[in-house]
Amino acid sequence: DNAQVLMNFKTFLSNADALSNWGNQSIGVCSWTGVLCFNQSFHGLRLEHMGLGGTVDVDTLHLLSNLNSFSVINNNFEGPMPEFKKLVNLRALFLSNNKFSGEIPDDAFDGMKRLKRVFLAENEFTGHIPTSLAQLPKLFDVDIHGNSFEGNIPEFQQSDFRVFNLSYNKLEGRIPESLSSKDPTSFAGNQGLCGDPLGPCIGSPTTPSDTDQPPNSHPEKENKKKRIILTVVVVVGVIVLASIIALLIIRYRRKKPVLVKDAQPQNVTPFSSESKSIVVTAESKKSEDGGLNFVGNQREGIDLQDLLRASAEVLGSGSFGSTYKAMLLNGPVVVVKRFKNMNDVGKKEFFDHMNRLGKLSHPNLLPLVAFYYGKEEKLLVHDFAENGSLASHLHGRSGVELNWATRLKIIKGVARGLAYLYTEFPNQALPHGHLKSSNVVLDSSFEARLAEYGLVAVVEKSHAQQFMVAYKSPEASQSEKPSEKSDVWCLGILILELLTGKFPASYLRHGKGASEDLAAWVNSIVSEGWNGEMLDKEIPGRGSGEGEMVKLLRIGMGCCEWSLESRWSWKEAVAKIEELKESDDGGDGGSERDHLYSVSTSLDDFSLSQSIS
Ligand SMILES: Nc1ncnc2c1ncn2[C@@H]1O[C@H](COP(=O)(O)OP(=O)(O)OP(=O)(O)O)[C@@H](O)[C@H]1O
Repeated sequence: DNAQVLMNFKTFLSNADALSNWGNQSIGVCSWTGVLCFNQSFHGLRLEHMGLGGTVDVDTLHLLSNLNSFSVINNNFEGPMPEFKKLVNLRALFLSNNKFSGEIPDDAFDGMKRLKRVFLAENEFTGHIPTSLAQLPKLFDVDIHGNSFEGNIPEFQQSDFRVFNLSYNKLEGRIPESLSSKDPTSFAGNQGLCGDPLGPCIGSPTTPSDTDQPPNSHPEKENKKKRIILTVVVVVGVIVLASIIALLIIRYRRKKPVLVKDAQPQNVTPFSSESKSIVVTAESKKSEDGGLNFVGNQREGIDLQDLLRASAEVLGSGSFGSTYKAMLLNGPVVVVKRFKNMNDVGKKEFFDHMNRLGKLSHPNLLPLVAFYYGKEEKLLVHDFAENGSLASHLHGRSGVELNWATRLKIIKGVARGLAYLYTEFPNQALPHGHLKSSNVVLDSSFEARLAEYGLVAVVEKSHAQQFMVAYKSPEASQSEKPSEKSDVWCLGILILELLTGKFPASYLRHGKGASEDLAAWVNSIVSEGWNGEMLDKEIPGRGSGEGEMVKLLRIGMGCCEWSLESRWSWKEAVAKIEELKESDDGGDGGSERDHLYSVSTSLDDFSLSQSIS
């Protein structure tokens, strides 16, 4: 059993004082330090910042049932990287900030088909980036910065990453074409690299041949010097920036509540919901801007001062600003979201709109609890959803793999929430406007709740165009006005994401090209074939419901029809989603899939013609 295996694993560790409660049967394995469980079943180890050393004994780890995530960030492990490839079910591996060293064998990640997140940063690894790492089919986050990896960057099988950081190594040669649109900072501090997104290769002293030959390497000292200069520039920059921010805060303090947050970059640490604490402070209720306004059902027990004094965590930063989870001493946990780009509307208009949103009430909508109106900044207060966002579950950040029944329940919830919005806002062009997997949050029973709905009317137009997802639909990117059907497009993307486990990376990229990316993403899914092959193989319970999953896939495609005429209406999409069942009913002679195809041939679908053939 896992308890015994973990105890054995511990015997290979040195300096394991932090794990003193391991072995205590009365509290159960799930309460042991660093053990990750979901619904009382084990799924990972998170042994971070514990001063651990000794051996990570993979042969013992191999005996753990259900080890999805393994982290030993910031400890004192040294020597070669353990042979993790024995752990074929691993989805996330975090080894950053240790002293692991030496070359990683080229086949070190072979067969790890489920591995999505690899963090090897700030160790002492040398040699080439292993080809098997680049070939991981599900790789989604890769951070190997701050090592001494050398040679050319291999071709990565994936090109859509959430985290991609190869900086501060000794890599050289031309950056592969597939990585040319990455942020240049992903490659910083590698003297020998060239090509997009860094400078051109031609004529440079480090012109790469397409061989593995190192170019004329710069002397080590020179590199060090440059790094020091860069660090000094960055540090001075940060100090100047911090001073400006401090001045601004002092200036604004008398006017409105101030959220003082730790300047930690987001999305670089695993398990980001446990970001550093922040303190929410406020000058007083007497703010000129009028303090918090409660809408809908007044929450008894929530007092402005309590809320503003509550300690809070950063949940993340989105396209509008940061989002915090605030824990009141004697009250519920709430989420506070800052919006900076809502300055086109007047105060009255804003109040009216918020009061309208506050009146909405549906089990699949995240209710608006309160709002704050400041001239430059607005705050919206919502209930906290215990199970985080759908995005975090679909893309491996939670370590929990949602089964088909739960995915179905979630998409039905999304459909019902949308239907409610359309019914309540019949005159609005975009009743939701920003539907995406990080804006679908899940409550304690995994019921979906839509977040960030109905905001198009109060968001600055240019900001909406650049950042809100509905504006990335094909019609909106061709300068037509987005409409209800743009929301349907987003519903389609969400369905495809839910079923394939693929991440529409262009949500993260903004501005020109983002919508084209999203459309290309849909195409790439279609081109994989219309035979259920593109369904996420890891969905537990997939077998009994595969026919139904293909039906949902078909609905997703209907919602992602290119032209507005052939794209489904929200009513059609919602009705079809409501018809879905948990398991296939066996059909009436022909297979479920045959039946599906015959239903769908009536639709003029660019994708379908390929897919049926
Ligand atoms: N009420 C909530 N309960 C739990 N988690 C939440 C809640 N609201 C937001 N989150 C989570 O907090 C994180 C940050 O949210 P935020 O809205 O700032 O970013 P985003 O959704 O990624 O981007 P955008 O601003 O474009 O919507 C996301 O992972 C989101 O799912």
